[in-house]
Amino acid sequence: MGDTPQNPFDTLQRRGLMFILSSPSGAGKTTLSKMLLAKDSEIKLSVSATTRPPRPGEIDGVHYHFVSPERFQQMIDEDDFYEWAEVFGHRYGTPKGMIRAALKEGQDFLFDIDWQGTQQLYQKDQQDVVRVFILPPSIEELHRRLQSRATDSAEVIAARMERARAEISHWDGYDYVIINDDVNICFAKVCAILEAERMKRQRQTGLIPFVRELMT
Ligand SMILES: Nc1ncnc2c1ncn2[C@@H]1O[C@H](COP(=O)(O)OP(=O)(O)OP(=O)(O)O)[C@@H](O)[C@H]1O
Ligand SMILES: Nc1nc2c(ncn2[C@@H]2O[C@H](COP(=O)(O)O)[C@@H](O)[C@H]2O)c(=O)[nH]1
Repeated sequence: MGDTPQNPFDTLQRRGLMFILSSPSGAGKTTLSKMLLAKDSEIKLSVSATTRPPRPGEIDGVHYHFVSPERFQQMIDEDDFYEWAEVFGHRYGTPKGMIRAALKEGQDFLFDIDWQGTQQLYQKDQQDVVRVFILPPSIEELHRRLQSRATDSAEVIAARMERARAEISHWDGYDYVIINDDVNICFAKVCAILEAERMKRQRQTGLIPFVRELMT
């Protein structure tokens, strides 16, 4: 697809990170994503397209691109997605348009996507993808959070709880696993991971001119 990652030693411009936050529904990744976007101006949200209807307060183009099932299918047919998956009976996908060029220019992106999307992105780009899985402190607490959020019907909450077990079974497909008990402590851990990943040697060498000069 023309997005083969470059060896950072061969370029002065590192590619952006694809920083993925996944979790069972209700564990808190949207909360953590908002905190991260508010704190760190170096990372942008990858805005997904979805066929799910907006929740109260959700803005088209900000939280999601809300599209019809027909439009979503057209985007699949036109190869517009990095990845897409069906979740809770709706389709969700990461459009290439906004992020492809920006990643190449070194912009970091935050992805709030499920395990299926995480696997697809990782298969395409192992070098730039960082996979973080957020767990609730317990299944009972997950249920309580979904109820207290008050955005979903009892049936939808039951379906999300049912699916949570399957999602948690994919926890070993992630680089980092954090329990979101105290949200501020969890957020500090998310920030620490992001900073550490940015400082990895293979993401830095091309950026430090005097080190590069010494090596040539
Ligand atoms: N550490 C925490 N302690 C208590 N409540 C929390 C914590 N983190 C998040 N919450 C609350 O739990 C609810 C679910 O959080 P959030 O919407 O961020 O979950 P999510 O993982 O993004 O879910 P979904 O996948 O359905 O979008 C929200 O009401 C949020 O305020
Ligand atoms: N594979 C993808 N999963 C996505 C994407 N955007 C969101 N999601 C995941 O869907 C569920 C449900 O989200 P909700 O907003 O309806 O609660 C959640 O796990 C999201 O992470 C995407 O583009 N691709």
